Amino acid sequence: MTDSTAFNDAVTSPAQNLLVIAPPGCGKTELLARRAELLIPTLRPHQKILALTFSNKAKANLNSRLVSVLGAERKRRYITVHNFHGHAAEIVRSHGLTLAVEPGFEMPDKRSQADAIAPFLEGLSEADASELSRRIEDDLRDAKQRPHDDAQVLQTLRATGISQSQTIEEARQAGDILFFDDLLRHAQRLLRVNEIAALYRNHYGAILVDEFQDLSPQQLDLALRSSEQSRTFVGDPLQGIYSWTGARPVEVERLLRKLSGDPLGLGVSYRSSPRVLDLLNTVSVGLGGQPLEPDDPDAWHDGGITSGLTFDTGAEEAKFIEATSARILAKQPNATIGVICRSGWRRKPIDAVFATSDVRSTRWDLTVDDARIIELLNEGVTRLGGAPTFEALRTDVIGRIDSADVDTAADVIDALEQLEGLAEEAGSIGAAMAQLRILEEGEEAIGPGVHLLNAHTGKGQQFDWVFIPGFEKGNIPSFLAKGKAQIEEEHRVLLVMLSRARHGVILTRAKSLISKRGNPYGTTISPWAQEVRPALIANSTQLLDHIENLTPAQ
Ligand SMILES: Nc1ncnc2c1ncn2[C@@H]1O[C@H](COP(=O)(O)OP(=O)(O)OP(=O)(O)O)[C@@H](O)[C@H]1O
Repeated sequence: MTDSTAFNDAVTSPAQNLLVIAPPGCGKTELLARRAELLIPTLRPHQKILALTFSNKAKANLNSRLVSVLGAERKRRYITVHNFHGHAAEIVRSHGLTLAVEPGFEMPDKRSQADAIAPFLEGLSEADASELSRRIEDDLRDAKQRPHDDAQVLQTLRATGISQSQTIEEARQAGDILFFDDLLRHAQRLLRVNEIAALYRNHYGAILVDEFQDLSPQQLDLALRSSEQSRTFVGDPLQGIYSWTGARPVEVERLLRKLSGDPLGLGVSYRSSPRVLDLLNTVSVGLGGQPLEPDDPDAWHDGGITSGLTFDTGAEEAKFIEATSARILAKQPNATIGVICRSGWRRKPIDAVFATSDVRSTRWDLTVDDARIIELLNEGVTRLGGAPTFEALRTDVIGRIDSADVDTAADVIDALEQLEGLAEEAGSIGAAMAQLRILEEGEEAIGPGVHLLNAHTGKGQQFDWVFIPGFEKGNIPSFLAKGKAQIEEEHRVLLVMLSRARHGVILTRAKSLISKRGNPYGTTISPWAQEVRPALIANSTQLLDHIENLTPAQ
């Protein structure tokens, strides 16, 4: 069977519960969009399809695929795309009163819980603060992974948590505040009320779930209870890199296999060139995966390219990435280039070079790509006299959003968070607002030019070229990873970064970096250097020759 047959079989499968497991670039997200098209005629009047993703970036990616397959009008009419927190928030807003949760609750953001933890970290060393913070987060998450009410959560914390976790939870309950995990827990409880579950099951005639390996069993439960006519789950356990947020890929896969039977597989990459796949295969086979074949090996100049380069300093590495990006863009003005770093701290010298460069670049941590959200923020700033505090801006803008529109509220909160970081660097909210990039209607989420991002945000995305700087021990794998399971997850992070590339991948490292205190220190190459070395084919001269010979369409 050719793989296009496998792909079409998966798209058209009549299974009520369909599980598709496939490596990167084999068309899993595409499959969801095409399956949506086939499912629309099966919907009863007024039914919609619920498409669930894990993160906001993944939501934007699936949204744009759905628009390209269905057109904007049909997409809007028939599909609701939510991330899990958005979906949970909608359920809690609409039905929370059943459980005595007031519908006017303030939408939690990533900071709500962190702010409650912060006072307990004061005066501790960085290492102790990070360990305590992690312990509290684990306690709170573990106590809220089930459909428990507030009293049961406290009971669990008293039995298993440290005293700080109990105090934080007691204060949260007394103050009627919700954290992210409370949304999921309450939504789960609400969907256990038959009448409420029936409303969702009637409303959603099908459910599509991307990246199932990122789900916790709780999120899976929410998905399953939200729709039952037709359910499609796609994912890749080898791309499971979110265990620190509660994802349980092995358990979720086991539950899905029980529900759906054997999964369908796809084995051809529609994304990457032969050279990129050779490199990817060395890593994925090491992780227990199947080697991938390219769909059209002859479509790529020289079959694509891979390179591994070492620089004396982080500054030289950053300059090289900038200069090489400029050369690529001179040859191929429409090329998309991802500079994907394992961690934010390692990207600093690179961000600094691009901040003053003529090469068009976008920092994803600063990108609010929804014109509507930027407009809401701009209106808020104007209303508040041009120089508001963040708290005032937040209260003003969120207060004006329809309380049922949880996605907009979530997007605004994300945007404000980015704006705050940016304002610290830019000097004021006004200066920060000026740097936010507005995507025009119809503009691709990933436009031509350089994109500066971290590994986890790159999940599910793709670029013509990918640079992976910082191929050093302590960064790849991260120095925070301890023990076998965490190191294995870091190995999967490397696979995710490499597999974002279409045409070429360039791994780089610096022999010396500058510490926070401003002192140079030596680095050691990543322990996975031996594994990837045979598949890194070009030195810097060969790489530059390859770029020189590119034509605009390649
Ligand atoms: N059947 C197909 N025919 C042609 N191109 C396809 C097909 N399926 C997917 N593609 C293209 O291949 C690329 C990768 O597809 P997609 O992002 O859906 O893969 P994926 O399996 O979801 O990858 P990842 O696991 O990395 O998120 C996209 O550019 C997509 O448009």
